[in-house]
Amino acid sequence: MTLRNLKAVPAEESMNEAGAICVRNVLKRYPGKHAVNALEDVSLTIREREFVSILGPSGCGKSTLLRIVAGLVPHNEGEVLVNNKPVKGPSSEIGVVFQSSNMLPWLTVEKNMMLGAQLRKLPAEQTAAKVRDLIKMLGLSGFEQNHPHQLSGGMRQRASIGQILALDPGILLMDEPFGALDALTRDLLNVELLRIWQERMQTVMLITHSIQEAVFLSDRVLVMSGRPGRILHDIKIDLPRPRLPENIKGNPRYGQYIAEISKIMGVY
Ligand SMILES: Nc1ncnc2c1ncn2[C@@H]1O[C@H](COP(=O)(O)OP(=O)(O)OP(=O)(O)O)[C@@H](O)[C@H]1O
Repeated sequence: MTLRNLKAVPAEESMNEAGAICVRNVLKRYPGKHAVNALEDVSLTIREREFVSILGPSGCGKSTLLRIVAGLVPHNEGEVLVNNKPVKGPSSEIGVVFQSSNMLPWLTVEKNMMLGAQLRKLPAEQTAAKVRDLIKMLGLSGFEQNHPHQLSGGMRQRASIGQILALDPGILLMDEPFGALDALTRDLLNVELLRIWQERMQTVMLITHSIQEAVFLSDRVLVMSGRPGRILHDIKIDLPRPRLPENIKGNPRYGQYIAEISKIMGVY
């Protein structure tokens, strides 16, 4: 296979079908003395159950884009649809995981994971059973009664993901969820994230700075330009699933995708 076969296609080509997330011609301007256009003419579609990562230089508007899709930040022009409905604010269909943990320090892991469902007045017994399963699935058994400061960074991030998964969102938006972790923990959590995704098959939009992480995890990788951010490349990652480090990292295509994306982004 040559690099030309890697199917880096212009972003607009993926726009012809409905998706779980549809962003069309979005412009975002932050007003004020130092007004900036963070995003200009951004369009993308993420299909149901697809895992899509977004890469781009620092300050190109990746977090802004994620917050717009999450309904946390308004956009100025264009259209943002989630499950074919315009985004008007945060929604229970979407879960958001940020780089730093969302957990309340005075609550235990278990109580933190129950909290969102309690606030939404979901049935307590059902939530408790779900949280028990998630604790097991996320390797947190034995730490249910610990407080966040009694966990390692990786465990805190796993528990934060658990908090969101306890609400069963169909769409998961993740903004550098493993950015603050060491490389080894990050690799382990990538494998766990894939396992969870393969079991639950949510639609995922992941913002990351790591080309390796994006290629390992994703069905597609979108590459943004510098600010004002636009989607410049839409690269289909044609690697077999289920993906495990031992059957992916030695695959020559994995290395080729990384080389191709590094070249596009001007990092070698
Ligand atoms: N609340 C805000 N008010 C004003 N400007 C903002 C605000 N948030 C972001 N910006 C600006 O918008 C641009 C895009 O920021 P954003 O955080 O979305 O980029 P990013 O690609 O996520 O950056 P990084 O990779 O460094 O985290 C930057 O120039 C930033 O300074």
